[in-house]
Amino acid sequence: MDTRGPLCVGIDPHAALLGAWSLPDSVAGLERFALTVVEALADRIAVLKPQSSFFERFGSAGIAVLERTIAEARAAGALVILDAKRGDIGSTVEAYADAYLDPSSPLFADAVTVSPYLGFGALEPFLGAAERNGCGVFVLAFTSNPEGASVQRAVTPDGTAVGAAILAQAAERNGTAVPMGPVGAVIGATLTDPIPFDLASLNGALLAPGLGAQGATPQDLRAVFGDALANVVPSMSREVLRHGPDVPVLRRVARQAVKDCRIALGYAFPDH
Ligand SMILES: O=C(O)c1cc(=O)[nH]c(=O)n1[C@@H]1O[C@H](COP(=O)(O)O)[C@@H](O)[C@H]1O
Repeated sequence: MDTRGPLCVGIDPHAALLGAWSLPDSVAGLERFALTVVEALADRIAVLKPQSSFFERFGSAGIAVLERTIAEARAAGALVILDAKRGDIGSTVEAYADAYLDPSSPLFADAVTVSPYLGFGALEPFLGAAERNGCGVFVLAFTSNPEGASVQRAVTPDGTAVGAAILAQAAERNGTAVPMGPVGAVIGATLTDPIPFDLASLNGALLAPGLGAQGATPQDLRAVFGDALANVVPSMSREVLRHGPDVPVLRRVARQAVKDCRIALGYAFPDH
């Protein structure tokens, strides 16, 4: 983000977007879509985030496209967050960690999104693998969707919101690691109620989805993240993707989004 600017673009090949790009809703269409985004953005945008579901829809052939998408994006210099939102009992999480955070895996990514709602402790194999392999995990804390609050803002017996308790455990795990620990969190940019946790104390990256199609704007980031702005990774998918399939247009739109986020987050360095 220091060199490319603060932006994550999601690779979300919705069936409707394939149609809008005049592509068939097929493996061939999926591949063309994902690789076009990679061609347009992977050499210039800091982070790309393929959403696993849209690849899984096509079974093993779709997973093969996901493997290629991740590998080509990483080869072009982007960091890749695989958005898979995985979580399970610890022994199963171990296999998920092998799938996404072991450098020898065909689905190896720089980071993965994980769900802590089987208990933060059950995520341990992800956290260990991230530490060993220089990767990250993004733990769902306060998500961008309105339904999330009924679980994430529910209060534990000691009066803490569930999402805040998750963040406290993530912060403890990150400790004083420099420049920050491997445990990031997902905090929706759409949120209007205050986050009941000091986000700067996480000492981890803060993935902020919800910009664009879900209604949030870069200008909203300051109100949501307060003094943790330096750790925010603003994320948008449809807001950029809907401008495809023309590569120069995708580049122009993403470049403008980087600029908007840079201003909103108070980045000091000049535009490039
Ligand atoms: O983990 C995520 O990335 C995520 C968490 C969250 O709280 N909200 C959220 O929208 N996302 C993902 O971010 C993307 C948002 O897409 P757009 O609404 O098109 O920008 C989707 O792939 C979602 O699955």
